[in-house]
This record gives sequence, structure tokens and C-alpha cells, in this order.
Amino acid sequence: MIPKVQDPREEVLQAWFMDDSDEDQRLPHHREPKEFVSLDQLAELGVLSWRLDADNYETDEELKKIRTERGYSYTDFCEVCPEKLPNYEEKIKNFFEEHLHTDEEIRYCVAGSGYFDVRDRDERWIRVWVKKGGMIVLPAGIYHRFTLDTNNYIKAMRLFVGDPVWTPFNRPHDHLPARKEYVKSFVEKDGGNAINAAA
Ligand SMILES: CSCCC(=O)/C(O)=C/O
Ligand SMILES: [Fe+2]
Repeated sequence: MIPKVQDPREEVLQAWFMDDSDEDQRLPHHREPKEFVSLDQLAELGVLSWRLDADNYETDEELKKIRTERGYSYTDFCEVCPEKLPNYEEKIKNFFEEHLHTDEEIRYCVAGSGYFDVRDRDERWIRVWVKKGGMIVLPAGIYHRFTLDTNNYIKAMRLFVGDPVWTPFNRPHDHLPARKEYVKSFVEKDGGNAINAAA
């Protein structure tokens, strides 16, 4: 048997299908048995990911290249913890409401960790655990949410093309062009076996 070569990104990014329990959102919520999702499977949903050198993000050539190629002209930092984030409780609640954006959501974890949950084509939640060095792009129009994990801290670089727009559109917002485009991308890929919300 040929041993599976581990994807180096998996040291800082892991994904799995979630269970249905209402327990604390900061717990991992693995299914029993665990059902992992590869980063290549995530890419099929349009979720892109990289492992980068978070200790040297100011000079990192790989980050520079991604920014140039994808046009990410804007950056700032978002620290999520009660001491650093104004209106912490309200923001934490809002981050965990299922929503979409009309642009990509790009986050690069430079410290701490957190969970980005994304809906797959069959409406299952996939939990993406992003740790220091992990960078992800959620495509415009994908339903998702964010929560801290039990370490209760993340510092993320936020990137954007041009002037940033962070507006969340809570589900349902299926009529938005960004959503329709996202759903259409699956129709184009597999000739019709797309998300139910395509109508
Ligand atoms: C770690 S960045 C905070 C989460 C966020 O900005 C967002 O839009 C979640 O969907
Ligand atoms: Fe979001």
C-alpha cells in the first residue's frame, strides 16, 4: 500500500463534518466516528487555503505573491477576545449567525485559532479549524459562520480587494447576485447536481 503523503497545510488547517449537537459552539463537534474533509475537497467548494510563516508575515514573499496575484490591496488585523474586541459578546453572537458576504472573506491567522464553519453542497456543516499560520479564502456567496475554539483567542489578518466591506447577510439571502453566482459555479462544474438553493 502507498502511504498517504500528508498535506503540509494540515498542520495548521483541518476540516471535518460536524455533529448535530447543541453543545458549546467552541467544542470541536466531531461526528462519531470522526469524518475528516481534505483541503482539496474544501477547494471544490471554492474554499482556498495556505500554510504561511506567521512569525514573519511582514516580509513573507509567499504572502506577497498571493496578495499580488489575487489583488489583496487592503490588510488590517482583528483580535477576538473580550479585552481587545469592542462589543465582544454581540460580535461573537453575530459571527456565529449563518451568513454570506458579497465578496471573498480572507483571513490569515497569525496567532491563536478559531473555527470557520462552511456549508457544503448538501447543506452539511464542515468545520475548518484555522491555527497560527493558516490562511483561508471563503468565496463570495458561501454560507458560513465563525466561532472561537476553547482557547478563546485569535488574531487574524483580514485582507480585501480595494476598500473593505464586511457586511454580513444572514441566511436566507439566496436572491443576492453573489449567492446566485456561487450556486451557478456548481451547476457549471457538474451539470446540474448543485445546491438545492439554486432555484
Ligand atoms: C477571525 S475574524 C472574525 C470573523 C469574521 O470576521 C467573519 O466575517 C466571520 O464570518
Ligand atoms: Fe463572514
